[in-house]
Amino acid sequence: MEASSLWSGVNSGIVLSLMAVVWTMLWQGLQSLQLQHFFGRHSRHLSRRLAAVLDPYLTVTVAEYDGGRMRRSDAYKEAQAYLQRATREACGGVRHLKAEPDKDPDRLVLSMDDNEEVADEFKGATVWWLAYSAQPREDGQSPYFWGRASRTEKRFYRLCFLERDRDLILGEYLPHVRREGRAVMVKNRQRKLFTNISGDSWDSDGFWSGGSAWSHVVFEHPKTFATLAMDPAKKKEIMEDLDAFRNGKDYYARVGKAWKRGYLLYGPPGTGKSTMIAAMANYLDYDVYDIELTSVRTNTDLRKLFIETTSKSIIVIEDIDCSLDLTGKRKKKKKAEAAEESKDGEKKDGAETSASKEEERDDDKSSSKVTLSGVLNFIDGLWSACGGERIIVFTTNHVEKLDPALIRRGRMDKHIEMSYCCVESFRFLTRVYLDADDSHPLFGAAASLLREVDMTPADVAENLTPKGPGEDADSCLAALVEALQKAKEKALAKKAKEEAALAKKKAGGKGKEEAAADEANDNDDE
Ligand SMILES: Nc1ncnc2c1ncn2[C@@H]1O[C@H](COP(=O)(O)OP(=O)(O)OP(=O)(O)O)[C@@H](O)[C@H]1O
Ligand SMILES: [Mg+2]
Repeated sequence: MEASSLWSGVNSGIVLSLMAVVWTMLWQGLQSLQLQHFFGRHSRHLSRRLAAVLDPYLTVTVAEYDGGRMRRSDAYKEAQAYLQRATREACGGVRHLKAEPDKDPDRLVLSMDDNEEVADEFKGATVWWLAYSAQPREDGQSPYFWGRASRTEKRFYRLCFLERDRDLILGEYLPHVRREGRAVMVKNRQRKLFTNISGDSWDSDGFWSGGSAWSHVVFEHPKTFATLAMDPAKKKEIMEDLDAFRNGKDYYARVGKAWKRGYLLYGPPGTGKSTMIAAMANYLDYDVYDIELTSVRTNTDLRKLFIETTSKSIIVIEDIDCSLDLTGKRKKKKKAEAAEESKDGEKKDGAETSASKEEERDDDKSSSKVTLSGVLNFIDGLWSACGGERIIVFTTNHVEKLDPALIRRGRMDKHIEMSYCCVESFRFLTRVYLDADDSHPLFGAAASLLREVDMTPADVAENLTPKGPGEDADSCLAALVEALQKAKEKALAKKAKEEAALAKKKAGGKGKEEAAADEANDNDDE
């Protein structure tokens, strides 16, 4: 009995040793097959599941998109930012990481890849975060968004914790995650310049192909109000207006207005409209969303773009008169006129018929494009109130071409004329570009010429820019005076030509009148 128990003891010892050897070999083999990660992760899942048998755990899932995928959820972004830190601290445990460029050009921001899990501690409780994504369904029953199917992966974070920690996690930990996440986002924030010309949001089959409708680069424009030449009083007024907007959250809520403001910047090319937008963005520390309207397919897509913008941003549509087909009304009018004519019994010839077909085709084409009413709703419709703290800027060289509805107050609240270089702006540019002032002997000559001739700040700035090592304030101001003199001569020659043409026209008209009077006299004589 003793011997058999001894033997059984020896045997079980041998079996255990053999199992250990086999396990070690298997483990090393798995390691060499790079499967350790798989087992490592699953053993973690396993241990958590085992723990759950003793004390069940709960889960909270944070989806990347809420509200029917209209907008990335703030909670997801905050959790993502929070987990960047947790991932960095637990880097040894997380084997698959995603890297994005950091503010610091030598560093990368690391976050965990899909199906990775990271543990976090909070007031003695342990929680686990799992990142995962779900593939769209293959049966074509993908969820619909704005009437179109979605093919993109859906991304999630799942938080697991033990039931006994429920109150702590829901009541304290989750708010802590959101707060910390926001702080990380502010710390890592880089201002961005977004564009809608990514073309990868809707694929050729009309499927939502994923990602944002916007793509971006880091916004690094050097222009500030300190280097923008314009009438100082006007500049001050604009800066005060921006301050009032930025600090106006309570005011907008009190009067029941959406927290947004429209600016219309108009004036000839080179007068600083785009420069002003950069200065505004730098002053307010806002992101810029630059909409290329001609790349937006429908009003619905325009709305989607708006919804995906974040607060503290400037939404820009440059050269609005060129991007938008404001001729729709005129075409309709033409068609109505044509219909009227045909009612009157006027027979259309073949050419006219084909012309009207062409118009119809044009109208069909324009029906798939953004319309004026789409833009009006975009700026001032119900959706425009989503979010808040947004500035919308339109620029144009031809303010007179714009539909009054587009630029009425409430849509474009502040109209700013960017005009030719005045003496004040010239004084400013001379100081900034040449570190010179009114006392320079050529300043007076250039200033008096600027009172007579229209020259854009862009042209003045170009003349004041030293082009080589030998150039200084004297040579630059001399070049400017010469350019202004040439511009003056050109303007005088043009004026003389126009006057001559007008005089000729008048003379021609007078000749005709005289001939008509003579003819009448002749008739009377008869
Ligand atoms: N008021 C200004 N102060 C300082 N620089 C200016 C000013 N206006 C124009 N510039 C300079 O001229 C260049 C052209 O200006 P900008 O692109 O802002 O003109 P714009 O009004 O937007 O022209 P466009 O109507 O053709 O788009 C810029 O590089 C800028 O540095
Ligand atoms: Mg411009």
